[in-house]
Amino acid sequence: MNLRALAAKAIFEVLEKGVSLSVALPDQQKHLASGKDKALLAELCYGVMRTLPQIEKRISECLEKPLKGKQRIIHQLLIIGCYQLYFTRIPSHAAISETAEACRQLKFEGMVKVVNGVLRNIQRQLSPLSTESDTLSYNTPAWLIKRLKEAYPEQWQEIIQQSHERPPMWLRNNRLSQSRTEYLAALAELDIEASEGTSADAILLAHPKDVATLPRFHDGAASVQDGAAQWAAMLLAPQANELILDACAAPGGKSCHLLELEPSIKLVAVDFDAKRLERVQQNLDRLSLKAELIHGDAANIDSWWQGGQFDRILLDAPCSATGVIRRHPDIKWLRKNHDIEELAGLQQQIIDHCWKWLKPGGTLLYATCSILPQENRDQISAFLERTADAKLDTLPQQNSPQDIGWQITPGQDNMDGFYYARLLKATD
Ligand SMILES: C[S@@+](CC[C@H](N)C(=O)[O-])C[C@H]1O[C@@H](n2cnc3c(N)ncnc32)[C@H](O)[C@@H]1O
Repeated sequence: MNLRALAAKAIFEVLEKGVSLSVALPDQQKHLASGKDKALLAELCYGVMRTLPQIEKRISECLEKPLKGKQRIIHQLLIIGCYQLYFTRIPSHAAISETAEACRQLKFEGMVKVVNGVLRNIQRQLSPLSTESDTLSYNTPAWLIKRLKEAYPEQWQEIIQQSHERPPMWLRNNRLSQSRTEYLAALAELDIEASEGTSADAILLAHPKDVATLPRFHDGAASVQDGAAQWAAMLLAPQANELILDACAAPGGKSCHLLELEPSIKLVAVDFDAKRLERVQQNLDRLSLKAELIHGDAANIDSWWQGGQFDRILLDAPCSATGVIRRHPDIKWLRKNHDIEELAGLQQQIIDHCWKWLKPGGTLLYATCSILPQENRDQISAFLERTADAKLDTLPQQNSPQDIGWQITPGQDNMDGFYYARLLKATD
């Protein structure tokens, strides 16, 4: 199967059907045998997502009229072709001939001439890509730029630049298996360069690695988890024998970390998405951990829980994921401006309901991988205003003691963008 044809199909799924790249890409990768080809397919798809507006603009300049209807797949193929010419070291003759061959494989024989013509035209000039608007300069949708400018008047350009970087790979040492120092030594023995992150189990790899090459990974010695996400379990700080709810648990990274920190807890891990919940079980199995998994709605705990209130609740809320664009650049094109208010409404419903299920004296940690105040600081300030028995616990990590919660921006200490607010419930 032609790799460019597979890339066009994956991009088509994302841009025309709204499927996330983390689903669309593996669907196409399975048609390739070699790891090298799979990596090239990923590089083309991720690269296109990072640079889309400029590439689309360049293509539109070369086409007499836009490709519509069934021909949209050829539009995606041209995107792949153009990306190769501008952003990869693939020799241009190979990029063009492979892309034309993909056009044949996609059964658009009649369009091969157009594909060849457009790509040759682009290759002859390779004129600088347009920067005539903010969207083109920053390869980011206008609505998101506007929101970032408002929230980070000094820092928005740096945030966008960081969101285009290739993210580092982080590991979470499994402290039940060995100490972090021991795992770092095991990595060093294999010449895998790594360093300690700021939270207690975090390890930052100097270069991403296939997990199969990491010491005893499949036996559960470590997990892949960004440094920012590893703060969740640390900040919730589970204590022996407590009853803990992970209200939005899938795929289970934070659930597993909670159990590694305090194996005596009774952990109830809930998610709305049954398919994603299966991944929580797989992660628990690899690490030989146990939790009660429930397919349910965190905004309607009464419908699936007959037990008592929880000592601690982790609410890793559904969010815009604007803090993790460097890992999932398709988010820029899948999310829409109006999603932010809708998500904020959903987060409000979930936090209010979870609060009722927290014991007096209990702790709720609210977390998102968003960098937008509507989902973070503003959400928590409104919650505190309407909730008499809630108090914000200042975190030592906060940028300033006056801040409402801890906002991590993308790239800060090499971490993803994330937000944490720790809330304490008054005792009766
Ligand atoms: C940010 S992800 C959670 C990541 C997870 N905590 C981890 O560390 O692996 C948010 C999750 O919330 C789930 N979700 C969305 N709405 C929900 C609801 N009303 N009740 C429970 N889970 C929900 C989504 O299916 C998604 O898996």
